Amino acid sequence: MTNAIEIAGLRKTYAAQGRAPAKEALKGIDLDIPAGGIFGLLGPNGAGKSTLINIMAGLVNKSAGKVTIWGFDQDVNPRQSRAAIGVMPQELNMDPFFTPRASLEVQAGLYGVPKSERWTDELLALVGLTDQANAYARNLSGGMRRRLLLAKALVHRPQILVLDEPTAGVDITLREMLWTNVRKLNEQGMTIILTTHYLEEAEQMCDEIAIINHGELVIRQNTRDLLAGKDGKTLVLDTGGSRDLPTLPEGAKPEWRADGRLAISYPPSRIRADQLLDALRGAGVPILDVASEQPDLEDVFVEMTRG
Ligand SMILES: Nc1ncnc2c1ncn2[C@@H]1O[C@H](COP(=O)(O)OP(=O)(O)OP(=O)(O)O)[C@@H](O)[C@H]1O
Repeated sequence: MTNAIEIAGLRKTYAAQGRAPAKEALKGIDLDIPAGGIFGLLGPNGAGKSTLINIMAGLVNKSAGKVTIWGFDQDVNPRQSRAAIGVMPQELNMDPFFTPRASLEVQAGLYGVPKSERWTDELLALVGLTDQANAYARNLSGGMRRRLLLAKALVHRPQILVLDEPTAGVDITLREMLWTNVRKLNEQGMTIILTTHYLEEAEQMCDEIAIINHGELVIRQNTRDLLAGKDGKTLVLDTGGSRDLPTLPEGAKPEWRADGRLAISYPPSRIRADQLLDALRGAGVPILDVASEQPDLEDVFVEMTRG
């Protein structure tokens, strides 16, 4: 299996409702997601990420296009394609009278997992809910509910795990625990697809990233190449209060930051850092401290989703 998911010409238009006009949420998406990696799906609010995920998971009907999950065409083999994917949703609503153990058993039943193949205890241990296995869901903290949602997504041992904003509003401990679990599952061979608003997190976690905006795919690239493709770096200098600048090599853009430091952005393909430092030193500008800043995913994201 080379691609976990293949999407071609995918369109979704939500029908008009009352006074709300019809909404074209996906405008022809072509996207292949390779098996075995951690793939990040990013985009501003309303870009269409949840729609895309929900179509993959078989929860929302597409308007046009072809979606293949783990080699199964959704329209031809809906059951198999649904069985290959597990989704940890954003919303936390769950039945307050179910215990985590019961929730997992019910979910396994829904997926037709035979009793002998269930791994309820292992799942509870995996997400750290062994001690709460028999507590009512209404007594679980927000963090525990989220962990239960992750376990629920895994009852049928899907090949693909989709996480929709898994760390939105969760504390640092839970976030680290979630990522440890996700990495472990990925190392065991599970393909991971996630959406997140935390770009730093996406940068650290994802091998590949796709950005969608207004229902269209704007870029999809290996994370490293995505960042390396940005020809911009910044030197940040403490000039000890001196504000007289010499002429800098063409292409360099100096700017004074609020903290009084001088930030010079420049294209490293054309200008070397030592040329900038030589120009400053040659003009007698004191350099008390110097730091270098690389472009990050946030820069790429802002550029790709502008307008
Ligand atoms: N059930 C629905 N009926 C009508 N319009 C919808 C429905 N669901 C989503 N939309 C609209 O489709 C567009 C894409 O929404 P979607 O939830 O997929 O975006 P998103 O990228 O997941 O955003 P967010 O990050 O806010 O979750 C939005 O304009 C949204 O208002």
